[in-house]
Amino acid sequence: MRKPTGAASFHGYAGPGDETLNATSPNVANELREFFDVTGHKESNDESLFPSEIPGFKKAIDEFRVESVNLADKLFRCIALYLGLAEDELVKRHTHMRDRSVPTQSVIRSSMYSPLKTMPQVQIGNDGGEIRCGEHCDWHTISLLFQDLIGGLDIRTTSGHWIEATPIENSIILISGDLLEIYSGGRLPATPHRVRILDDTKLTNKPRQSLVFAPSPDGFENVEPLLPILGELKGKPRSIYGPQSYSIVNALEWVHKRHSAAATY
Ligand SMILES: O=C(O)CCC(=O)C(=O)O
Ligand SMILES: [Fe+2]
Repeated sequence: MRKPTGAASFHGYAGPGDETLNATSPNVANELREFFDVTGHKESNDESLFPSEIPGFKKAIDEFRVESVNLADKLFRCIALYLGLAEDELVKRHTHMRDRSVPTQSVIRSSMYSPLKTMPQVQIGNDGGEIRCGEHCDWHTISLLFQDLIGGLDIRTTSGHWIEATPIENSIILISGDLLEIYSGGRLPATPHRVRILDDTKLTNKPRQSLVFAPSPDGFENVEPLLPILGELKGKPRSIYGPQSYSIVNALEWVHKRHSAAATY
């Protein structure tokens, strides 16, 4: 089920080192996670494209999707109201969440970070050039991130400081992605995050798992600011990860471009 080289669809498995999200540090040798992406309505309905070694995986993902879509729907409404937009302004750009025949680059990503003791080549403490997941912004509209209690996730604040997103049981982290930053004209900047190798070997010698639901707009939607771009941002580079301006990007092309840039397979 490994992702095929140069895949047009990014559905499937990728192993440690197959994806490099860290755009800023060429010194990072390897990102140590493996993950399974569930993308596209055709792929995600085809049982043969799911790992047969894990019985019930597709069923669990399907159930997870229903709950996640309900939550994303509510969040999109809240965010739109917060921005002073009509309540359905974001929901109507993500109709595929309810109508699974509409193409999109939305993804469910299940990540597994193996215990470091099973990787003897890794130098714990981030000084070996390895990291669990490199610094990046998500390239979708929002991400709902479910992490276990192991820890290591850091978030970079707008003032540039890294803070730990210490796991809180039964909580979900809401991450603003590249496309929400554009939609909101810079009011909700995309949030850089990473997963570090912790110094505590008791924790890094346990597996860590996370699950992300990241809705992207309907396939052929052009994404543009729904509000005037914040004055101080006009004409400035938007972020080191995302597009270099707030100009219109096509949702499909955008996610594809970022995905292809990160994939080393
Ligand atoms: O594993 C995590 O907590 C973060 C995963 C992540 O950032 C991603 O998949 O985009
Ligand atoms: Fe992420």
